[in-house]
Amino acid sequence: MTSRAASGTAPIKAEYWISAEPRAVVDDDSAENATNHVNGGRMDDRDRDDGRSGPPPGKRQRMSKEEKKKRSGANKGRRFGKMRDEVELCWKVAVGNVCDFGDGCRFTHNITEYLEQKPRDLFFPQNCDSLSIPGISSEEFMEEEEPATVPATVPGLPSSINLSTRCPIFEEKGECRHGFKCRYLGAHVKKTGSGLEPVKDDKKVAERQVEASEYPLPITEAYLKELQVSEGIIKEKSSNTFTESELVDDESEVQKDTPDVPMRFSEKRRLNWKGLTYLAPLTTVGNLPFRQLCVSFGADITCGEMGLSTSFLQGSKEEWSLVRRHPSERTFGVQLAGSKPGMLASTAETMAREFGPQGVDFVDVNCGCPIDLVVRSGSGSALLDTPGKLSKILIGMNKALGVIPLTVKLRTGVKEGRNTAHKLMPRLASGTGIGAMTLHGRTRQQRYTKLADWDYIRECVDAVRAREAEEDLRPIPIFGGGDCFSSQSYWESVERGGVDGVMIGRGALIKPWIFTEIKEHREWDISARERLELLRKYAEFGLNHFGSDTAGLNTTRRYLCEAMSFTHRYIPIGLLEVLPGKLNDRPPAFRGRDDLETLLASTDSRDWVRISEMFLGKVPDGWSFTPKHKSNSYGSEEGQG
Ligand SMILES: Cc1cc2nc3c(=O)[nH]c(=O)nc-3n(C[C@H](O)[C@H](O)[C@H](O)COP(=O)(O)O)c2cc1C
Repeated sequence: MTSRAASGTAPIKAEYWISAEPRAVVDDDSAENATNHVNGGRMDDRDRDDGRSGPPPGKRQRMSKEEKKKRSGANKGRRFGKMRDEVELCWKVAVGNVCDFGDGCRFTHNITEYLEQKPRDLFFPQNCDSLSIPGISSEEFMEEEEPATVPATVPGLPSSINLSTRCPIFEEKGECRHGFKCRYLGAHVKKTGSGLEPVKDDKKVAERQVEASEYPLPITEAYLKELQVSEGIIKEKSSNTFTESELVDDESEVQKDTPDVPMRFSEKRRLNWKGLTYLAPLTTVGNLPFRQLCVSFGADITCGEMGLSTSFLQGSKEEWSLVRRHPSERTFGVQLAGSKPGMLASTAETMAREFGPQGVDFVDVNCGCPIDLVVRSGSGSALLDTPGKLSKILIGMNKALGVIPLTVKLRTGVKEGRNTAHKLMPRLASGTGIGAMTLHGRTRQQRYTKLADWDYIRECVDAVRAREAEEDLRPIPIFGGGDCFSSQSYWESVERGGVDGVMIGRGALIKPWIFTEIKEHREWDISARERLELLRKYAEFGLNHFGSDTAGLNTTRRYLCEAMSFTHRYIPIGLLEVLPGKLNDRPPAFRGRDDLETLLASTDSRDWVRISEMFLGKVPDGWSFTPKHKSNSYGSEEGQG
């Protein structure tokens, strides 16, 4: 089977139509290509100027006409400014410590002055029961009201403090890392004779911190030497760090996979993934709060967003923050992109030491990323065309990881009509010691508007199984991926692809409860209230992760809006003539069964911001959200209809 055009018109019952005109096709390719992390750090590749994945500064390549055209569905130049308090309180003082800079500190140490100008504490709802639903974008938005249960100002306390609020961070961790800067301060402060004192719940306090630092890398060093010997490039090396040129792999493809080094992968932990559900790695949107949400709906395996090995080795805080795991993530992996065996092995070794054997369940190598800048550097889907180099990378990383299993995520090939995975996958299964493989059933060139090729996935699985049988290898889990959007399509794909499971990407972004559907073998006609509760939970998880101070709150709001740029695409199955819904079916403009259902389906990004206000308070002046897809921007044709 070759890929077919995917989109039809969603069969919505006529009574729910507003107009017969189908909505515009949403450009998921541009969503995948936009790698920005919305908190100002990792911006869209086109916006960033740190050269993280592109050519070195000064050598930035111009975008071709074709590339420019490809990106036309995305909003270019999205920039996310940071939100700060008007008067900034010193971080040390905010959490009750002494600041070493004393009077020389550029932030205020005067807590009373800070609290007097601080906006009043926000109220985070425990559930959605008491929330009033804002009208959709055309109506006047109602003034924010605090629930009736919230008492007014307490005499003797600054008016910014609301003692009856709750702080999601304090509730989970027993202390709030933002101290006086928290926008839910009333939940963890008490009045004493002399003023105010932060409160801690000692029982709950637990520290988790990941710090990037330099390590000796003996395994990588030995492996690189072996590689050099095998290729006749013997270099003497005395220090335990590598120079750039030593880490750079010979760009020409060497057909011999590896030097003759003894491999002992038998002591690796084996991955027993049969019957487990797997949430795909998803740049930007697959952040920790989103994964936590999916786990709450039954996702078993989760993987962090793709990180670049070069950035990990440079100790980039942004990159290391990508590999944070929530305690509820039972089987958690991190995904790496890179093109040089030395770099990737070094990163793997650093991670193995940083996390320890139990800290991470697997490390995945990205061999599918289609982003031009990534591919041009030889990483992502470029590795599909350099199997010798890929094998070296995998063997080096596998050694460096010790007992931690290594997995690979691939596409079917690079060029449309030229699938190569049926040759590559058996080769990797036999010679590299990898613990699992995932195959997204599209080529790099293929757009999301065409369906994934599940028959070809089957061909690849059969080829791997045949090789395993021939060489008496223990079978490894193979997952397929592409277009899964319901329990029915999940189980059909498992059958058709002969896979151990299906990795879920956009299906989870649009309907995170898909994991429950899969496990319970049913299609869930989820109510609008239940969907609102899901967004409230996301906001709560977001505050916990990004922070409950002004900056963290706004980052949470951005990611929540980013999440709604997917969740609004869900068409309630109760409105459909034919079940189940399909991922790429375009609905005509429709109304829901109640106002909330209509609001949650709004394509207007202003409505997503309004929904965020239900949980995170009013948007501050100057705050704006620019969605990735032009079609969802304020004033767009689709946004209006
Ligand atoms: C917004 C977005 C971000 C993605 N980010 C990554 C990523 O960081 N790493 C990766 O291997 N694949 C990434 N992918 C690809 C998905 O993991 C998955 O393979 C693909 O979406 C196909 O599955 P689906 O049809 O279920 O969405 C991304 C896809 C999307 C839509």
